[in-house]
Amino acid sequence: MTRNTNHKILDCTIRDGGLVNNWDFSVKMVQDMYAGLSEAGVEYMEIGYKNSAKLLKGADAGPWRFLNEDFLKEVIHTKTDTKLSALVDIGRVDENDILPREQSQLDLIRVATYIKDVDKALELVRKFNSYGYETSVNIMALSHVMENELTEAFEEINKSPVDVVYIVDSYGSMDYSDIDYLAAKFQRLLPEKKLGLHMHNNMQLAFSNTIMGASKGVEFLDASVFGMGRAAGNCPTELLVSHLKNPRYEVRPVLDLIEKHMIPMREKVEWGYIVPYMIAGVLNEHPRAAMALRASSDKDKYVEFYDKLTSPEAMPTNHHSD
Ligand SMILES: C[C@H](O)CC(=O)C(=O)O
Repeated sequence: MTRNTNHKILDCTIRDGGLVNNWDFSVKMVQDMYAGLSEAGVEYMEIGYKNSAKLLKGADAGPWRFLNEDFLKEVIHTKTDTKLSALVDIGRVDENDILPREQSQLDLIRVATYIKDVDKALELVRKFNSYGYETSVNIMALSHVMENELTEAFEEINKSPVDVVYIVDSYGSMDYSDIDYLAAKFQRLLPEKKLGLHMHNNMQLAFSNTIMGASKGVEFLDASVFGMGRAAGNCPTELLVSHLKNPRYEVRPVLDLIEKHMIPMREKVEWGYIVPYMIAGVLNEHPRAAMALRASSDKDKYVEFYDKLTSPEAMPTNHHSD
């Protein structure tokens, strides 16, 4: 049981779940999500990506991938206590698309970055901060990052106005001891910054890792309803809301969202703990090969997949948050 009432849950179902269904969520579903998460007491809802369609040539996806302020105002007529966030990728966001915060429905802009691009992420952070937004840098694929790279990045982060720095387990390969170690390291070297955690469930550890971080004082906790997110998905919001024992949280509205929207969605698209994602997590690999396997007729050929991934062939590196 974790009784720290400073925790903030950030539900990223629409953003990370969009990586599963190409952001094909109806307006009604997103409105229900906002109402349900608000009723549940969830502090932030990530309503999509604020990347630019112009910079992602040929990308064909639902509107939650390229959030537009006019559209957002039509979807969310009245804001509640639940703040709205959007994620941007370096090189995919057009800074001219970002309005000053007082003209926007968004409260928080999160910048996804690999360690080598932290300086570019912080440039964006400075701009968004000057527009009045809360900001975060989400350092992806941390399980591949060297200690010295992290230490150098922290020097820059400390000089920046960023509010929250995220530990991101993009490959779902971390366990409680990694979280224990990283939370302590981030707290020691980033004393002025709030911390966040974004976990993937490849090894069925997303919830346990998240509550480990919570018990260490990590404030921002990412989760998604029914765990919907890329590949193995994320820490389930319903578990976190139930576990944190904050009187502000109420699980019933989240159960309602699951019943109404996530069960039918799970009939159409796949996410969650599945052996190929487990294999990718155990091997500390990006899940793209496992995702391709699940989309093929060989989807359950686990041994062949394992043999392929453990052969000396190199895997290409992805430089964006998908
Ligand atoms: C920045 C986000 O937290 C990106 C993400 O979902 C990832 O797993 O990486």
